[in-house]
Amino acid sequence: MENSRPRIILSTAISIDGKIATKTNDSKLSSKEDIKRLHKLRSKVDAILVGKNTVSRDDPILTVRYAKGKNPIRIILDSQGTISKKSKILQSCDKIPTIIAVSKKIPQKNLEKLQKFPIEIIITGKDYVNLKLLLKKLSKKKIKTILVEGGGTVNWEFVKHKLFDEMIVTLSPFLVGGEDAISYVGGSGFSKISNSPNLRLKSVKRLKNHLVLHYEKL
Ligand SMILES: NC(=O)C1=CN([C@@H]2O[C@H](COP(=O)(O)OP(=O)(O)OC[C@H]3O[C@@H](n4cnc5c(N)ncnc54)[C@H](O)[C@@H]3O)[C@@H](O)[C@H]2O)C=CC1
Ligand SMILES: Nc1nc(O)c(N)c(N[C@@H]2O[C@H](COP(=O)(O)O)[C@@H](O)[C@H]2O)n1
Repeated sequence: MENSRPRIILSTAISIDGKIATKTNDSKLSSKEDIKRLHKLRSKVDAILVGKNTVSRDDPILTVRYAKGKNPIRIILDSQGTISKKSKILQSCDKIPTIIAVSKKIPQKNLEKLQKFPIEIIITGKDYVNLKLLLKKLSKKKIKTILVEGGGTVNWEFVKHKLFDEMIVTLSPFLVGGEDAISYVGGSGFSKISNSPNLRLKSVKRLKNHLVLHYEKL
């Protein structure tokens, strides 16, 4: 398995209480210095992957802007193909290679909408994108490293299946609170701590009031 999938790095900024966005979806947790660090990292990977909700809530473009280097391929997990035509991702897909991963359950009209854009559509999974199969397909396309930039549901899928190698968490000096605010890792969660992947803390970097924690999965 290890060689048949790309190297996966999970990367997120979290508040001290483990949230990645407020209940109204404000996710601006990183400082300028941390964003620069993130963009340098983006320039070194083959692809960036995010979930559909992150696209609909943040409208990201997922490019390298605050560092030198190439833009990675963008990969969006969007089982039903509901990404907006007006999203920055689709509006810029003629310039930046983009893959939308959908499931077999995608409604025909959504598939036809996507087919009008110069993107690659990868279909895996019955109702939900099958991550293991998707990663196999991406590996065959010579994608060797993927930076997973959230959100919480996507993070859970990678954590649950232990499909990652490194994890970079920026601990930002904020308290968000709220039952409805999105946590770093969502989904149904593990019942026991012993089910968690084992992580080794490789480094801690201080960027003024932010701490960048770099873990590797054992
Ligand atoms: N602070 C930070 O660094 C970041 C914060 N965010 C925040 O996270 C929030 C979005 O997180 P979530 O609502 O949890 O959604 P998400 O961004 O994780 O997207 C989840 C959706 O992706 C689709 N999907 C398809 N196949 C999937 C699969 N195999 N595994 C997982 N998802 C799959 C599904 O439609 C699912 O509902 C936003 O508010 C955003 O601002 C997102 C990224 C980074
Ligand atoms: N590392 C990090 N820190 C934050 O504070 C964030 N809000 C995010 N979000 C991720 O970056 C995407 C935005 O990227 P662009 O500026 O549009 O290139 C956002 O959608 C999240 O995936 N990350």
